[in-house]
Amino acid sequence: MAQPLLEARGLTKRFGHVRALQDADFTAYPGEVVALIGDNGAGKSSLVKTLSGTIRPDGGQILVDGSPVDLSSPLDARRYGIETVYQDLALAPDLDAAANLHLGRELYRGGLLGRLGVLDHAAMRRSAVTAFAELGVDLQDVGAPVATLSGGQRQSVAVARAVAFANRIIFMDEPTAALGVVQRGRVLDTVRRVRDRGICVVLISHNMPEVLSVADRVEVLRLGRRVARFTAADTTVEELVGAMTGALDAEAAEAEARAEAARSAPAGPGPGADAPRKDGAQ
Ligand SMILES: Nc1ncnc2c1ncn2[C@@H]1O[C@H](COP(=O)(O)OP(=O)(O)OP(=O)(O)O)[C@@H](O)[C@H]1O
Repeated sequence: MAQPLLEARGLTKRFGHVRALQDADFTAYPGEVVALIGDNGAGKSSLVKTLSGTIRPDGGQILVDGSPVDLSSPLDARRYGIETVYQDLALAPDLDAAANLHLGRELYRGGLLGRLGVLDHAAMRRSAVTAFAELGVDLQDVGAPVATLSGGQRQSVAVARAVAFANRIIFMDEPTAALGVVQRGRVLDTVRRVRDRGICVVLISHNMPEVLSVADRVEVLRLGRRVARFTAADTTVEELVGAMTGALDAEAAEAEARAEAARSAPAGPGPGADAPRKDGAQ
């Protein structure tokens, strides 16, 4: 496989007595959708915040393109092409979609004598129209306040904002939470289009069918640690849930215990008599 774009190795993070991350690993490759799943409190948000420069880990390493990096702020993460779309979206409801797209990164017309120019609304609208068109986001009026848009459209604006500035990797924390079926489908289409542009999308989701429909790979966190990795095409909802809850481990441990009991059982009639013997004798 290609060189990982972003890697977490042995990350730890404590909040008081709570160990949110315990030796957590994570790997993301270019041009893939990788789902990060886990039960409530498994450490998904803590991992994402660590990898997007919002919180600092207590220990472990973060690598970009194989080299260790220090992400001490979201700005640092942005310098590496890492963007995050949070659950609460952080959009300004009274501003229009174009202004939201450029929030914090406004375009100005040149001022005189080196002074800061004035906001270039026309340029921001043009760039917004292009950005939305590229993602297939259907907005009739980029000049309407985002408060008047539907949930799915707002979500798409937030995604487009991240995509406009992320050139390498986007974390999306529950991007379809609280959306209707149609809107959900649109956001997932956007995720696929972003992936097809060569950008890695890290999708945090509790919705397993959705994970399997859009992700290429799945990484599973439990109790602050990565416990399993799957290729989406080769797994099932049951398997994912089993890894999240630990049931798979329990099953594997039980099978191992049964095999061990069979191996150590004395030969001859009895409960262990049917088990295949190591030496092949029947
Ligand atoms: N700022 C914080 N202060 C104290 N404890 C925290 C903080 N952030 C996270 N935790 C704790 O760390 C653990 C992991 O939380 P985290 O939010 O990372 O999990 P999660 O997998 O994102 O959960 P969910 O799916 O419920 O959002 C939890 O026990 C949580 O209570």
